[in-house]
Amino acid sequence: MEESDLRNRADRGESVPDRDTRDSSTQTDSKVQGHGPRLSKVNLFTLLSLWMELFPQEQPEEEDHSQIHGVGLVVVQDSKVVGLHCSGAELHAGQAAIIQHGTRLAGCQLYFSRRPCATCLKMIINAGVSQISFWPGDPEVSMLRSTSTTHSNSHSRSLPDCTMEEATLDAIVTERLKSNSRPHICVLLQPLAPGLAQSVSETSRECDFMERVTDDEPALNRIRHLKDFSRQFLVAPSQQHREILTHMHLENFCVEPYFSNLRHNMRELVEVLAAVAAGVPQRHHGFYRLKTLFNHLFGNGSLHALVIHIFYFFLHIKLISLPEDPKVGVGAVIWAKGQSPGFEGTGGMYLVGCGYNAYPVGSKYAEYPQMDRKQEDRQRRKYRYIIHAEQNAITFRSEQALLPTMMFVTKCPCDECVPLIRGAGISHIYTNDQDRDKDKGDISYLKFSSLKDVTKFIVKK
Ligand SMILES: Nc1ccn([C@@H]2O[C@H](COP(=O)(O)OP(=O)(O)OP(=O)(O)O)[C@@H](O)[C@H]2O)c(=O)n1
Repeated sequence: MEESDLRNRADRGESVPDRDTRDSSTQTDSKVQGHGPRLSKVNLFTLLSLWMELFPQEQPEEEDHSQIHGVGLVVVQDSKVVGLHCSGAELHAGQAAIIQHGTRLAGCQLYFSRRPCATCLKMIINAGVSQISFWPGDPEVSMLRSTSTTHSNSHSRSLPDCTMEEATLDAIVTERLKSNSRPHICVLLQPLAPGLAQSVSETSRECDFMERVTDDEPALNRIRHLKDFSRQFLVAPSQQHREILTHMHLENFCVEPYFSNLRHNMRELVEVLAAVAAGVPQRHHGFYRLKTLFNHLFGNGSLHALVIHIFYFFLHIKLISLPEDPKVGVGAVIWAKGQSPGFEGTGGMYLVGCGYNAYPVGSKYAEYPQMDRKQEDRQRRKYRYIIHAEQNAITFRSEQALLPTMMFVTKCPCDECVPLIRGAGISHIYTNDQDRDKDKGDISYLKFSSLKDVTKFIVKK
């Protein structure tokens, strides 16, 4: 592709395959010793948005003949996830984000599982977001006509022609909003590193914690999820997909080889999603079942399973291309109970913060010591440099949440983190007992057992 073409496309706010990928990707070189291929942040956020689209609804909805798809949304600020939303019974994901974040959306990047409808788009543009990216499948106002493409678990049903008119109108309005707005509105899928999907699957099997909570056979599960997710997120007939992309004014993607590349990237990401989902013990669950939320908060199996969904992404945190602990990946997620139960389809629960263990923000690969305690030179050991998952989650949490808040962490909190957890007012903690009560010299796990005033849920090793 000519340089001038690339520039024109970029000026029009459209994704430029390959070049966009190179510019915005921070994918680590997979040849670096000791590291597998990494998932780029763009792809991770896109996957999270698809994941959020599957978030259970507050109540099983009545048969809905509208053409509105449920949408998942991830709000990112300075490379950090600051909000996870999905469409609920009353509000679209974009509207829920406006309600929750308001003007704090200014400067954020939003990742949608579908192109948002005009109503949401105008509000989020108005809030001053810096970038909106969406999955280039069937948009929020569905363009699918055929009864044979009815999506399971989706709000979309076969559409009478009048609703197609609405969809077309919505497409025109969103395109105009897109062209007139300052935020960059685009498709940002990036190719995966070779073998990444496989690596995710293997990692999930090797993980002690997940092996203990899942009874299902991951390989079978994976195929089942792959079928479900493909039905949900991919437009199977290529001709229909071209038509949809054209309606979304993404006609540049309709020409070869971009069309094939796009579909290939989409399929690969759905495969990653299926591989991750294969480790999750149950799929149909959610906050909405927690009628006695305060009494049973975080003691309910369905809630646990739900949080595992989110948490599971952070188990694979080492897939993100940032400098991190060379040996162990730990993820922590903090959820809180909001004031308006059910308002956004997440039963009033919302993401307060998340973090993973990494060298300090801004540090470069291998800038700090990387040895572990089995290596001799103590001065060159990593322990004094790494910010722990809980420390990052607490430091960068989006707001001082009202109690109760729950922390989900993939490794028993160490003695450095226990006082922080208490001080931050975490009321419930879900973790495993890996290394619990151990003193490993450079790092010890002795304080957690005596941590008081925090309800603990511990998966035994
Ligand atoms: N609650 C915790 C516990 C540990 N870590 C991370 O895990 C590392 C320590 O892991 P650990 O398994 O205790 O030590 P290693 O030397 O990495 O492995 P091992 O001694 O088990 O071989 C810390 O540096 C930190 O990166 C964390 O983020 N949060």
